[in-house]
Amino acid sequence: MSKIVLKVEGLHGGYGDSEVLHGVDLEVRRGETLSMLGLNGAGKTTTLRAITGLLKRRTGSIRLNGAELIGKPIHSIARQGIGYVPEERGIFAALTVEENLLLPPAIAVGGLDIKEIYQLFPNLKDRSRSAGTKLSGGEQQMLAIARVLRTGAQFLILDEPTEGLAPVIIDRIGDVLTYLKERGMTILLVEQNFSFAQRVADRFVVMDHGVIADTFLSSELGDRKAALQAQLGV
Ligand SMILES: Nc1ncnc2c1ncn2[C@@H]1O[C@H](COP(=O)(O)OP(=O)(O)OP(=O)(O)O)[C@@H](O)[C@H]1O
Repeated sequence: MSKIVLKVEGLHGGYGDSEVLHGVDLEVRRGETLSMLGLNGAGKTTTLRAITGLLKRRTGSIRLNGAELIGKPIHSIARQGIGYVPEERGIFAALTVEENLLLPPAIAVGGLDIKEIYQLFPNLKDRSRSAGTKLSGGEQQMLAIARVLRTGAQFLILDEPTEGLAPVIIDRIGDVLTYLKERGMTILLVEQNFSFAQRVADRFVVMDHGVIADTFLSSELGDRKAALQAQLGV
């Protein structure tokens, strides 16, 4: 069995007085793509924010390549090789595409250089001098993914990367994730688009009321699809 990159155990956390995560247990193995499903409000984004350190109130254990993250400051977490692409994408509107790409510092060897990034995302090359504000939703999503690939992160965390995008762009993002999987990248994503998730994921977990309620292999999705669609309303 391949090595465990991320192991989350008994993770609790929330905002103010409201407890959102009630003991999340989760693991992601090296080279695996794990997709997280769940109803709106189940705690998926909060789990990703807890892993990346953006959620301040969290207890339990989050080990990345064996090292405990709880209690560590957020900048040291980024340096440990997590590339986080949040739902809101975080593109700097006043900067050009290329400036956005060059902004995050490299944290490890093995990142893509600008030439490789433009080969993977030719439309970003065409738009390299455009301001962040001028980009379509699909271009912003591609830029947000491209930006973390430069850093050398080998573990990507993506929050709903296809949300609100046209089918042709979703296909393109699927091509990119397939390419990254082939390069050995480990990926954790939250995704409600079943056909996209089935294309890229090796395994699924279902989050419900702040815990992981179920886990199954991608090959089992076909048999479970109808029940899950009814459960999740997608
Ligand atoms: N910044 C915040 N302050 C207070 N409560 C929050 C905050 N962000 C999320 N919540 C609450 O935490 C709960 C879980 O939200 P979360 O965003 O993790 O759910 P989700 O499973 O990602 O769903 P969605 O698909 O709607 O994003 C919800 O009840 C939400 O209202």
